[in-house]
Amino acid sequence: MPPTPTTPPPDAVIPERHPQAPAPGTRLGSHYEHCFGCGPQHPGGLRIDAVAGEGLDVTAELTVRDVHQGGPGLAHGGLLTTAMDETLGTLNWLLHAPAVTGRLETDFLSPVPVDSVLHLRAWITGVHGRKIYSAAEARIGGPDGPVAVRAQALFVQVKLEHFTTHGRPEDIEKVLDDPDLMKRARAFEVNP
Ligand SMILES: CCCCC/C=C\C/C=C\C/C=C\C/C=C\CCCC(=O)SCCNC(=O)CCNC(=O)[C@H](O)C(C)(C)COP(=O)(O)OP(=O)(O)OC[C@H]1O[C@@H](n2cnc3c(N)ncnc32)[C@H](O)[C@@H]1OP(=O)(O)O
Repeated sequence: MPPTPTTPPPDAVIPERHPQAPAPGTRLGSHYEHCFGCGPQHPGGLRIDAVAGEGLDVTAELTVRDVHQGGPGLAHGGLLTTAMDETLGTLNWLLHAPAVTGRLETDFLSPVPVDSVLHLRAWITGVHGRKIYSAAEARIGGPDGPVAVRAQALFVQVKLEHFTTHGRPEDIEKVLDDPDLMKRARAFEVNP
């Protein structure tokens, strides 16, 4: 595949896992309870709960449901892209670096029927300054099943002020008033 903006440059590095990264096998949980991708309070969200891998990688599972349809009985492509985005985003926990998606490229290799269990995996492919390069795949039929969706991403590291500056004020205030959530958010910046 030709290089794209999500291909790490030759001088990108593969960093160490952050010393305080969650141990391999740890469920990473949600970064924000109302997040469409992972929030447990979101009524129609995907509730992705990724598991930290041994290295700079994570795994997750998602069952495609009726409400995810695009074509009849088939998953919507945007929904699949969201699942990739969310899984890639959880790699933030392994670097302790809050980062947002700058670019996300998705290849849809085969249709995904409703009721399929997606076996998602994401891994870091390089870091260059604030730019975090990563890739992901979704397999169906099992963790070693055929790849149905593939993605490459460029996340850009941001300070927590990115959220406080740009988010709707009433939602930011609720987060700032929640000591548990702030502890979790700040954990990124304690030992950068
Ligand atoms: C206190 C409240 C806290 C509450 C939150 C709690 C916790 C949060 C913590 C962590 C989150 C954890 C997990 C998240 C998990 C999943 C969520 C899914 C992820 C998302 O769904 S997130 C939403 C969608 N996302 C956006 O909403 C981003 C909108 N956007 C921007 O906010 C800016 O656009 C930004 C910040 C991306 C860059 O802006 P910027 O001004 O900081 O930096 P700049 O523009 O200089 O880019 C720096 C270098 O990246 C290159 N670059 C940038 N964009 C590129 C592109 N598209 N293609 C190719 N290269 C690109 C430049 O070319 C330059 O490269 P170079 O350094 O080589 O020049």
